[in-house]
Amino acid sequence: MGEVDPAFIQDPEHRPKLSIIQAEGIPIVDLSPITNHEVSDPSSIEGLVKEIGNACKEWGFFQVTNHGVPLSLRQRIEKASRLFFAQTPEEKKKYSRDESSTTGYYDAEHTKNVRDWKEVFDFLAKDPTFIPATSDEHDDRVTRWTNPSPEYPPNFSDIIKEYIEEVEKLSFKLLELIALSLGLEPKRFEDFFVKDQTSFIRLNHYPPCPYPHLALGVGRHKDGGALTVLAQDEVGGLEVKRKAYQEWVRVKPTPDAYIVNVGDIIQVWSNDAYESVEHRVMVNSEKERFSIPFFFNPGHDTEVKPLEELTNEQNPSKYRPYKWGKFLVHRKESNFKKQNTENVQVYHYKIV
Ligand SMILES: O=C(O)CCC(=O)C(=O)O
Ligand SMILES: [Fe+2]
Repeated sequence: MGEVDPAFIQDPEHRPKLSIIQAEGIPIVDLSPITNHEVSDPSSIEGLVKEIGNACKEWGFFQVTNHGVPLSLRQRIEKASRLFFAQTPEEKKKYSRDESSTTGYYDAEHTKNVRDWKEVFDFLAKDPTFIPATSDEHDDRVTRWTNPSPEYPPNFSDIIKEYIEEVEKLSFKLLELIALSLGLEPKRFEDFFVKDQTSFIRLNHYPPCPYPHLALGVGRHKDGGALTVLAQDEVGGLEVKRKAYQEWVRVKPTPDAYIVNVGDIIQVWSNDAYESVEHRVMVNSEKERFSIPFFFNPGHDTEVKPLEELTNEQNPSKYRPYKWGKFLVHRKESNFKKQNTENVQVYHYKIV
């Protein structure tokens, strides 16, 4: 990725500023009240639920500590990720993602039709994962996505699976807290995920970039799924569009914390009470960076629409229902190549 390729160059209005505003303000939520036990009595965690609700409303982003994911496991997956990406391009490309199998290695992802300065390795939480064969609404065929199994580094797949198990547990807990913060039953969202969830983990590697003022590691975007639970290393580079001022602020790395953000699906379920917030990743001319997002996504046939409990005559539904699987397949198609149009966004389903 050393060549100055115009595919990476952002339009001037989307180029990063090299002077950084640190987001000291991103809430840090201590999850110790719920770590290692079930939430049986919601009144005992009222304070925590309020904190989560405020963070979702004001930022759409927060960090969590005392989250229950063992640090040793995180260190193992981070090490495995470094070893995997340190291989030659030929080795990595043996496990390449393509249009029929969207898991595995890929180094040419586009966001908003500009190429990202990164390479990724995607791995499904459930193998196989069922998914619509095409994004065509009238096509009912379903296909299966499966995971690759690289031989190097040793035990790569097992480490990833073990990590997913833990981060998935955390994601279910976060969903309960978010449900409670919206005045819903804690398990209100669970059924969407227990059958056929389409969650996946992504290992991101952002190599040093000789023109960090022109390119981005990931261009501005909103996460399309329900919730993202992200581990970033100590280098930093993630920037969040601060809702109140519409300016980009850097999320300062906090050791052993996870960054959580509300995705488009929670925005729709909550009928805009919580919004999915735009974010992007800056690259660095000296340091490489690694991050590991877990995209927590419901089953492909989930019909996404504002929840009945959160809509009424005064607050009518703001979205037409859409099928999550079709949305996901549409997004994946646009990741592969530069297109002339914008890819699918939830506002396309907005009732105006
Ligand atoms: O690397 C990061 O910090 C964030 C990556 C991200 O936003 C994404 O992959 O959707
Ligand atoms: Fe993202």
